[in-house]
Amino acid sequence: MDANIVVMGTESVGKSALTVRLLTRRFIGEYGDIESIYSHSFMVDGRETTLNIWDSPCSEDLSVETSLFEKKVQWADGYVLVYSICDRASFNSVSRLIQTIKSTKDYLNADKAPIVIVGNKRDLCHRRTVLSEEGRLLALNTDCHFYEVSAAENYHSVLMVFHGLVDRMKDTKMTMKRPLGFKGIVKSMSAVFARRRTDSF
Ligand SMILES: Nc1nc2c(ncn2[C@@H]2O[C@H](COP(=O)(O)OP(=O)(O)OP(=O)(O)O)[C@@H](O)[C@H]2O)c(=O)[nH]1
Repeated sequence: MDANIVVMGTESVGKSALTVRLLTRRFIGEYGDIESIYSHSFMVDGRETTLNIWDSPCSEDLSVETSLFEKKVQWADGYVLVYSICDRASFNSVSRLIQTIKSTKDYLNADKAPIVIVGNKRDLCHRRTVLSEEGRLLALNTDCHFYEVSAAENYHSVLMVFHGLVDRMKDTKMTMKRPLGFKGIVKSMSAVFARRRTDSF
């Protein structure tokens, strides 16, 4: 199986930390904000599964990024939406993001794709501002899955997030429909960055 996963969430919630943890089993602390697509293969139930993971920096400014957002939605077979348990605004943002993804999917008439909500930074529970129950309730109300993890402390819980998503993608019988190839995505990303550079003059 080959599947595309987009990781989204506001700034500094740990999107790169989660992705890098999955890919390398390590937590390196600082990650920069480079937009990247990674490929990662592993065995699930005796079958090789390749995940293409798009780690994208915060992009709530949909007025500027609408077309890139739509491309992500078309490309994705599944979503990992991350917030920090110490940052309520990031949780609210995930809630809005779910609605935006769902309405964009409807508008584009795209196939259903599972969403996993991840409350990260569980190790910082003394600074917690979002209760586990709130995450669980949001997932229940929006037909998503929910996990709380610490990318800093634990590889296994991060692995469970991505395994859970793969299981759900199998359940919804996602096919390998892919309107944009890898090259198309890289091209569209370059177009956005080129436009940003031009805008700054
Ligand atoms: N304590 C703790 N810190 C974490 C955890 N995950 C990430 N961090 C820290 O949070 C900060 C942001 O992590 P990133 O992975 O860069 O976050 P991001 O969401 O990719 O950030 P942007 O790319 O800027 O949107 C870094 O200083 C990480 O070390 C975690 O589970 N626990």
